Amino acid sequence: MACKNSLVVKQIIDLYDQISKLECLKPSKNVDTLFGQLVSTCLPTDTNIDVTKMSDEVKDMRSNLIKLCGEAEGYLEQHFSTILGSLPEDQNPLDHLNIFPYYSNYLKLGKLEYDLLSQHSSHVPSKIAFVGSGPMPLTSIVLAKFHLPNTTFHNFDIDSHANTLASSLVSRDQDLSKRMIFHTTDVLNATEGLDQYDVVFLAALVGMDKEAKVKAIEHLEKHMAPGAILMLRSAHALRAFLYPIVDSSDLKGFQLLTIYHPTDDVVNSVVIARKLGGSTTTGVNGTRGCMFMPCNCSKVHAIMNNRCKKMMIEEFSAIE
Ligand SMILES: C[S@@+](CC[C@H](N)C(=O)[O-])C[C@H]1O[C@@H](n2cnc3c(N)ncnc32)[C@H](O)[C@@H]1O
Repeated sequence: MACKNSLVVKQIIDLYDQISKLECLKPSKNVDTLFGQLVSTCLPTDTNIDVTKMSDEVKDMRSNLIKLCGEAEGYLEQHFSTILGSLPEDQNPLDHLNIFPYYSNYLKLGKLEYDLLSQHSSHVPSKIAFVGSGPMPLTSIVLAKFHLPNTTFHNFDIDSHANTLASSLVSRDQDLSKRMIFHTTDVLNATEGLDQYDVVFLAALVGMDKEAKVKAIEHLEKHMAPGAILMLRSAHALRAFLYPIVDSSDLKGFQLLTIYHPTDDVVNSVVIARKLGGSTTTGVNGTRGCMFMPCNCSKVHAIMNNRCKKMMIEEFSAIE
């Protein structure tokens, strides 16, 4: 296994070397090919690779690669959102989302996140905030179109151009033009009103390194309503070369409910937590730490802790 692991890491390093030399990360045949190869190299989950235990050199490469992937993802969304937004007036861009190369991944990710949310929510959320929605706010669109027909989605993005493109994407849709609202702000400056959302999503690309991710989570913990759900995206195994990892220890002030690692072509892992302080969230023995609740999906690692010290780590097998 060690030999196989080192071979695949070498392949990723080779792809990084080629990607880091690219003049521009905007979609092109070469860029698309390299990132396509990178994603397929990182998809396998049958490895015991832990990126946090690699050499400093590989860790540095990973943090640069995550940033390059994020930049390329932004350009890809911008590219296709511009094409869709320039369709003839009688065409609804939302009827042509399948031109986006990763649209089917978002359909699967949206279904997965909806299913996990349903397992942990006692009611249908009336308002959801999506932080880091982008030029192609596909998560909000997929949830609004296929899973939550009566929910309003407030999409936050630091980039005003992303919001301009995203708004024109939904503007011709009778339904979503009324249920998709856009706010241009850095999440760290969003204070007012974050406590009005039943559910807050934090995009994988908000907080591209551990420090920035934790800062965003801490900010949300400060301003979300007690008992509200936080949905995050993480990464597992080789996929952690593409996206930042969210650990349970990053979720102070939250009750960790589920960590789900897909094994198909849905790249992101899904982390769902509930802000402490609501009626059902005092921990065992009254502790107010990051608490684990029984999971009923895939294997997860549960960390029970009393604020700073880990009391135990348990692995829960799936509860059917
Ligand atoms: C490319 S999108 C990916 C999300 C994807 N469209 C979805 O629907 O799941 C990620 C977005 O996060 C935004 N972003 C990054 N840091 C942010 C921050 N601190 N506050 C708000 N938005 C941020 C970027 O501008 C980018 O448009």
